[in-house]
Amino acid sequence: MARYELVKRSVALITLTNPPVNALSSAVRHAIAKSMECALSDPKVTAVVICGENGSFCGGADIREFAGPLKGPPLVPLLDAIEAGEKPVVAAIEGVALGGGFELALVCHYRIAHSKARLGLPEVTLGILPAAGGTQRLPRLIGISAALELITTGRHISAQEALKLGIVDQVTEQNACEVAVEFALRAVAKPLLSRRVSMPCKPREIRSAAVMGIKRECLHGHEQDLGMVPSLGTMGRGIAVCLARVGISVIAVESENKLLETGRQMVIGMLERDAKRRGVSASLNLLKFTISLQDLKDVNLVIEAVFEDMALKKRVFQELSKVCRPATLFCTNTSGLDVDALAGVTDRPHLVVGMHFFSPAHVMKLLEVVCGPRSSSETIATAMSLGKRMGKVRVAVGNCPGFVGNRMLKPYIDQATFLLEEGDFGFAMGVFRMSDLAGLDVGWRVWKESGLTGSDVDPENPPRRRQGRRYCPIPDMVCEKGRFGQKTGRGWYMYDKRGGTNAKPDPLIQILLETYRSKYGIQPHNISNQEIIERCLFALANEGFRILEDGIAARPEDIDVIYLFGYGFPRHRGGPMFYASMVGLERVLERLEHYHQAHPDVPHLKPSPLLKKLVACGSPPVQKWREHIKTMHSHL
Ligand SMILES: CCCCCC/C=C/CC(=O)SCCNC(=O)CCNC(=O)[C@H](O)C(C)(C)COP(=O)(O)OP(=O)(O)OC[C@H]1O[C@@H](n2cnc3c(N)ncnc32)[C@H](O)[C@@H]1OP(=O)(O)O
Repeated sequence: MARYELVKRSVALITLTNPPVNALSSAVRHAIAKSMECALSDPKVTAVVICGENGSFCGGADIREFAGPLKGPPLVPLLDAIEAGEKPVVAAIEGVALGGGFELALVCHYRIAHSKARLGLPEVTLGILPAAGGTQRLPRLIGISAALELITTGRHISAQEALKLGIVDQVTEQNACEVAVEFALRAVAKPLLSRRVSMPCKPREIRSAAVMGIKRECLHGHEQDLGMVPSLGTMGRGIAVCLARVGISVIAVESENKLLETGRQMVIGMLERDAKRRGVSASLNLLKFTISLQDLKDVNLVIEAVFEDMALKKRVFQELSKVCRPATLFCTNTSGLDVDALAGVTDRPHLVVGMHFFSPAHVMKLLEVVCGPRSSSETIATAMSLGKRMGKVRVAVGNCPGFVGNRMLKPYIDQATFLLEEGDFGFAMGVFRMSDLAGLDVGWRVWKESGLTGSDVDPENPPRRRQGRRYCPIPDMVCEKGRFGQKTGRGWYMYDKRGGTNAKPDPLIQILLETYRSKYGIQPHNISNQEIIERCLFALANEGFRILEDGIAARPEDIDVIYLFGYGFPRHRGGPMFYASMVGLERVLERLEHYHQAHPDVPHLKPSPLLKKLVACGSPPVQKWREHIKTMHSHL
């Protein structure tokens, strides 16, 4: 009822042999149990592959036994034991994996499917529900709504759909069993914890953390000697305070004694004020300040908060890989850089995750936890749990430039800038105040890096167009004058001093605009409040739809949480996605089509396919949108 053999000298191959579809008869269950015992106890065996004879994995319960009394070993403990085993088990799925057969595949640590295979839980069609763990494991693997749909319809899905949903790890045109054996050999050294679908991934307990920052001014120094330049900047200070006030020991890294003392005083001052406000004593004994990276050798976790520069961050991570214990988690506080590229320079890509704090980090509630493709479930769970302990509102997001919040900001700011170019300066200035607060140089640097502006770009050839689309150079012109926002006392507005918050309109900006418009022959016209709101907010929501399509956010509610807690979106509007649904998706679509027709060189105004699809499906409420999204990120 199951054949057991050793292949490639170290892989136990268990072949179910119960024609015609290798259903789980009592004899088959018995044979699987025996074979697994052999495989797990034999020191020669390093991995296991389970497959079915004659091109069929397993058709589920053996319907020929339905009439008689239940006999043989129960299935659930057998499946639990396979999943809990310490050797990787790979399911090689050819033909069908249905009902109990699918549940058998779900307890394997990896699943390889032949391109013609079909998978499903057809129990409802027999008037029963999956009862061997499928109702628990499948939602954990692919999310509740997708799992519910499969469980309640009993629908068979193709191997390709299973791959998209994250049920199988690989689809092959070749012999699935042979592919699975090779796969199993490669899986031998990999950790199994995150592959056990039923076991919720436990976050690690973090007792000690290090926070390291590097000031921009130290960039040049850093090129010679990393150990000499770390410096506790604004973000680093805020993060250190967040950690210490919830009882985590913190080592804050500085570059030199003078900076160390300044940073120390600032962090202690912040903690003391915070403790006074909360009527508790400040946990100063948890803090250690150092200029030596060697002091980080025993910490559980490092939060790197250096200047937003990929090359610099890479060097920091390379250095940390040498200093820290192999199990130490590495978190990067970045507002949009590629977390996976950073993971790639370390000796532990699965232990690297993004933690995007918002400034000031000890005040702002939002934390984007950025899941790289190689971040392990345990790493993500630890970052989420640490964020919770720090009192943050956490949202797990995918890895793409700008993640969710800042990626959506681009079309929003673009629209505001185009409106500035086209029309009257007197409209609501939320975007420009915010940019002044965040620092105009941040976006300027990103645009330079992406080749949109800079000394290599000819601004007149063609004017006001870059990379095939409309471009407004006014923000560059503001930056070129050294106006970086509040921190320089000048930006889109003028402030009474550097770092001041009292924004006043600046006649110089008005002159700059007038000169610019006359140079390019732009006739300013009045722009209605409605157009301003529609172009800015609908472009923002439109990018949100694209983010959902790309699987960068798991649900529209996550995008709304990010905008409410990180970007000051008005609470009573519920967030950009909820706002779009309140306005009415048909209306949003119709207005975006209208504006895109008027501005065909602005791709962000082109309605996203998901928005069109939702409208075509009758504009379902926000909580139903997920059902219309094909791509699901299995991590989120
Ligand atoms: C402690 C108790 C253990 C419980 C185990 C856990 C419980 C789980 C619950 C379930 O698994 S419920 C789901 C049970 N499985 C099914 O409902 C699948 C039903 N079968 C099909 O959908 C189709 O047969 C198929 C597998 C998709 C193949 O379709 P195809 O059109 O290619 O061929 P058929 O002519 O339909 O079938 C060929 C042949 O196979 C026999 N057969 C199919 N399924 C089973 C089965 N589960 N058990 C035994 N035999 C099965 C079918 O009767 C045909 O046989 P025949 O002799 O050629 O007529």
